[in-house]
Amino acid sequence: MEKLLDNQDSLTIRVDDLCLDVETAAGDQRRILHPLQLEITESRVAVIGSNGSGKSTLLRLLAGLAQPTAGEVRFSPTRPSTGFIFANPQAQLVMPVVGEDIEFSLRQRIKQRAERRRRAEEILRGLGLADRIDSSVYELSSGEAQKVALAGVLATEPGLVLADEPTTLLDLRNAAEFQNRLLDLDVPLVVATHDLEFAARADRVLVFHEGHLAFDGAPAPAVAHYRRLALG
Ligand SMILES: Nc1ncnc2c1ncn2[C@@H]1O[C@H](COP(=O)(O)OP(=O)(O)OP(=O)(O)O)[C@@H](O)[C@H]1O
Repeated sequence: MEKLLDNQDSLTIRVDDLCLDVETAAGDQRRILHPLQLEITESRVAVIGSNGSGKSTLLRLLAGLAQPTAGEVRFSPTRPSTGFIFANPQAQLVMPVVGEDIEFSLRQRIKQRAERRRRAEEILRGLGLADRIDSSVYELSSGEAQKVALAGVLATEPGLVLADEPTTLLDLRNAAEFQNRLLDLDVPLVVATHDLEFAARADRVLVFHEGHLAFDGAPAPAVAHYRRLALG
């Protein structure tokens, strides 16, 4: 498969005593992420756990989309630009036409319009979407839309990709293809997923349970740990 990005510098993510409290509707404080220590150097990390266990919370904190109550996330050598992929790709397509959407993501890096179009074509071709450049984003299937969302993320040349249940809306074939694309990126990936086969292909798996990190290690024991937690 064609390599889409080339990330030479290895990234280290250090999470120090990170925790997050939220205010409930009743006005009480509720801790949704308990103090967390982590050092991530692996390039493919999966985050698994039951609904409400804290997976998205961790991703949002890593992305800087939420501010921790305490603790911090540090990146070495520097904080990378981060691309975020959501479960529902339509939530992140901002322009009505596929090519325009990718060009929008390129506007900071490439000032010349013709050059933006050329790069958009190149990125879409790399994802097998060359023939969709002039399509309306509203007529895409979920599988195509998720690939366009990925194209938009790749256009920003991220140093880290965070994906929150990116294959939830995809059928078996599209999910498998999209997973391959994510795992094939030359950029570190942290992905929250309920797909345990996908998680099993990561270098390291974090299992969350009720806002705590319940297991951290290789995929096979991590998945077994999660099964015990979830199914008893
Ligand atoms: N801003 C918020 N205010 C109040 N509660 C929140 C907020 N964000 C998350 N929560 C709660 O924190 C808990 C963890 O949520 P989170 O979205 O991280 O879970 P998750 O593991 O990603 O779940 P899922 O698998 O369902 O996506 C949930 O109980 C959720 O309702």
